[in-house]
Amino acid sequence: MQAKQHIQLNTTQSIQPLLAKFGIETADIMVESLVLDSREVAIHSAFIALKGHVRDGRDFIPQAVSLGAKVIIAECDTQQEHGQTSMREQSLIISFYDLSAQLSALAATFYHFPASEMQIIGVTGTNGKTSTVQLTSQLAALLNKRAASIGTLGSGVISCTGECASFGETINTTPDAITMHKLMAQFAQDNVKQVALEVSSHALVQKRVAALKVDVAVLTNLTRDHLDYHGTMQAYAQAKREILTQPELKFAVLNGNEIESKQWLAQLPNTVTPVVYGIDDESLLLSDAQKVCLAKELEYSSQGCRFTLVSSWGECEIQLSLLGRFNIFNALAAIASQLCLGQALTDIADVAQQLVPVAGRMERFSDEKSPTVVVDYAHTPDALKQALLALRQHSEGRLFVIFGCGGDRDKGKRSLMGEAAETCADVVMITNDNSRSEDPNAIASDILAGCIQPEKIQVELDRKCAIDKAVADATPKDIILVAGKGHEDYQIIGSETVAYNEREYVKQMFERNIT
Ligand SMILES: CC(=O)N[C@H]1[C@@H](OP(=O)(O)OP(=O)(O)OC[C@H]2O[C@@H](n3ccc(=O)[nH]c3=O)[C@H](O)[C@@H]2O)O[C@H](CO)[C@@H](O)[C@@H]1O[C@H](C)C(=O)N[C@@H](C)C(=O)N[C@H](CCC(=O)O)C(=O)O
Repeated sequence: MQAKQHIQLNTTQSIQPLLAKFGIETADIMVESLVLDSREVAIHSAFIALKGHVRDGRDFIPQAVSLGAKVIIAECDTQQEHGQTSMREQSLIISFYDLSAQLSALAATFYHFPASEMQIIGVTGTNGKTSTVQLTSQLAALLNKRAASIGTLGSGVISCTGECASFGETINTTPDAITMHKLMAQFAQDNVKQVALEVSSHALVQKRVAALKVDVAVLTNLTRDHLDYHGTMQAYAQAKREILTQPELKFAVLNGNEIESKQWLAQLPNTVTPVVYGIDDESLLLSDAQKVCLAKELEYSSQGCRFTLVSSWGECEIQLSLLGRFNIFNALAAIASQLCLGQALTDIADVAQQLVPVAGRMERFSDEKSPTVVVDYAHTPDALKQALLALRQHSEGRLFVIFGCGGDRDKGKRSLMGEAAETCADVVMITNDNSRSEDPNAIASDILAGCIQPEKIQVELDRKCAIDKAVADATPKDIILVAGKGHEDYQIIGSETVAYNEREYVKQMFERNIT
């Protein structure tokens, strides 16, 4: 991520016309901002007091008053109270019914509907949201469209190489309704033409994006998650489907290999065009009525993959430098979204090979005369197994894995990771991964306990030495997965946090051409 950009917005305005749109008559008072947290109140802000999940924002009205808020817009419990006003010291308190649900519309109005001139793609699903959003924005940038993204990695303008010129970190994957429209206003002022954003199920339930104009809704997949919040899988699935009610939605880009897409098709408003994407060798939910974006004749190599894209916009060859079947799905969703928004298929085919993954997630480093090295964040037994299974498809030679397990953390996973590595890779090297207060040799022994033939497993506790050794032993046809660190730039040994950037180390190794 690059340095943060500061775009000042001139938002000073009277609350009179703003609240008139919601049926409330008030005095003509100028405010500069809408503020959700009483601790951030300044004299020219309007404090928005909402009933929350944990606390009641109305309990903080006295604090907002003491900080000099000119206006306080407070959620009320009955329709009858809507629009009632009272004064507390210098603060005008205005009751607003159903404020939580209406906040997105209030913020959109306050910021003058900044999303209206931009193309907006909302990506939801259990896994793959971050990568799909990144690939979508990167693809737009490669097609010379100024693009931005909002999600787990923060928010900002995305370059052709996936770098993000940050507009700031966000607390949530999907920001609150006010932050969302403020970001949109900053993007619009910065001449951004397209925004891809992650839309979480929490955000949909809490109506954080209720009034946001979304042109394309993407579903990646649906598996069990967040049941603490939603209660049941049905409620979780239905929360995701709420994105279909976004105002002005035009396209729903659906994973054809995902059974949940069927429910989306059943609930699709007739103004929304379904587009099914997927890999053609699995069952797809296709009918003549839908637009499609399908990968056929898929071939994997250590450099990525190639396939014939058969789509309702035409047919062409696509080369991707991305690894893993899941990344093909993510890229297909990004391509389908761009096709929906009018990009030419031939232009997409010309630039698709330049797409790069999110930093430290199946990130590939290679040259012609060296083995391919892949840096990935996988640090659980299942993630390690999935990463190795994905890479096996790309490997023309042997598959190496270098990994470790954290100290002072779940000891149960150590033997399971040993088992996964031994089962799925040809050459296994155990190394150090945040040993903390534990002896790294003892952690390695715990990992080895899960292996059937521990004598065949190498232990090299210095991560850089382990990578050097694997690169020296491997041939250009081999793939080396270095798992656990991903984008992190430190290693915790004892009580010390030592600088260690695995991506940089591997990148420089290739730049030095020492292999
Ligand atoms: C449970 C939940 O989702 N909470 C979200 C909700 O907060 P809330 O309304 O419950 O806040 P609260 O603490 O009860 O406070 C109520 C009100 O009092 C205000 N307040 C509070 C304290 C104070 O001193 N002064 C004050 O004014 C608060 O600003 C708030 O407006 O609304 C806030 C604004 O939109 C969110 O930031 C907050 O997300 C919390 C931090 C959170 O952890 N959410 C998670 C569960 C979440 O949403 N995760 C998804 C990602 C899921 C995924 O895909 O992995 C996400 O989109 O991030």
